[in-house]
Amino acid sequence: MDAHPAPGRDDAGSGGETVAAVGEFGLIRAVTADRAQPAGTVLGPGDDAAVVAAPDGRVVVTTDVLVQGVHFRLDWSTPEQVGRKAVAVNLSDIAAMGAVPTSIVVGIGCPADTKSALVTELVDGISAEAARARVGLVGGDMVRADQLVISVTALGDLGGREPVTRSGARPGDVVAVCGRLGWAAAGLAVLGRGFRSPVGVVNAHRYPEPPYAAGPAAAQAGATAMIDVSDGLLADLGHLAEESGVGIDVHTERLDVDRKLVDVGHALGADPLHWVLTGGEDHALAATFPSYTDLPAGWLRIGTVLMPGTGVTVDGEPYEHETGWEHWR
Ligand SMILES: Nc1ncnc2c1ncn2[C@@H]1O[C@H](COP(=O)(O)OP(=O)(O)O)[C@@H](O)[C@H]1O
Ligand SMILES: Cc1ncc(C[n+]2csc(CCOP(=O)(O)OP(=O)(O)O)c2C)c(N)n1
Ligand SMILES: [Mg+2]
Ligand SMILES: [Mg+2]
Ligand SMILES: [Mg+2]
Repeated sequence: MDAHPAPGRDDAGSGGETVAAVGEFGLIRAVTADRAQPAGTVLGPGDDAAVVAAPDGRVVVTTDVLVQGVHFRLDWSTPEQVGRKAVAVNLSDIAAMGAVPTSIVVGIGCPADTKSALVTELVDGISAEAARARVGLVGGDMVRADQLVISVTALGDLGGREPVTRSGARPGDVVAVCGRLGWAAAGLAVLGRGFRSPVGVVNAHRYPEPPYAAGPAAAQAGATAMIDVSDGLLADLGHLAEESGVGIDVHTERLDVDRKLVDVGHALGADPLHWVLTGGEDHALAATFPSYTDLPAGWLRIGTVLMPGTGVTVDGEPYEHETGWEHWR
């Protein structure tokens, strides 16, 4: 593991115009110019509010806030990567309801001496992830703040299906996941020790690549409950178990502990299985299905739904460590 120079910068002080020099409305013009809107956008950025189509008659809506120093560091991630992450974490919540994301609005707060290029790069990342998911960036807000803050609100479409909530798991269901687990936590551990590689896990911290399409696919296949893994598998299954009034047992022999995580764990003296069980921010989807279900492509069975009162266990035993991220702890 080499201590390569950071790709991100902490460059509030060097080169280029500041947001204060460009001005609030100049900056808004700069980030909204020439951005194509996908079908379904009736009125995009530039008025007091946007107007979007709601073909289903119901709209799924979610919001997540990212704060500099809490969710990202600008010496660890580029502004473009932070923008990408801010969108991905929200689209993941839409997917976890079984819905398809349709549009986002984006609030940005930053200090007066922030380079305007940092904000335009941030919005480039936001736009790139939105475009990848065919989601419209239909509006937002720009304000002064003591540190960089990005608040994204995402809208989604259920396509006529019922939402898949956290509360529908039933004893006897299987627990399955789709997507990576433990990678972002491994990347965070690497960065926290002052290293910049292996880039696979470090990039997993910088921006998740959630399996958006797996959410609607799980809904279609009859998922009884679903959640995205933002805080940690055990913590988030804990939310699902509590809302459903059930217990859950996770079978560790079914979890994919990638070779890369094993190598990084070995190098750092850390347990890779702990990252898989409790690391958040990869935004895998976790869902429960009736036991007779043929799981959709990419979903792997990792556990079983039990009777109420058993909590979330790992191979039948309580987990004796932290189960995931919790703010203010
Ligand atoms: N400030 C708030 N006001 C109202 N509801 C909130 C607030 N913060 C969180 N919630 C709700 O609590 C639930 C759990 O929040 P959170 O853990 O942030 O969800 P997620 O991990 O899926 O992003 C969500 O339904 C969210 O909308
Ligand atoms: C600089 C830095 N330190 C620590 C973390 C680890 N971290 C911050 S927030 C978080 C959990 C997810 O964030 P949250 O705001 O709880 O998202 P939500 O669950 O609401 O979707 C984790 C693992 C990080 N991403 N960056
Ligand atoms: Mg949230
Ligand atoms: Mg969530
Ligand atoms: Mg959380």
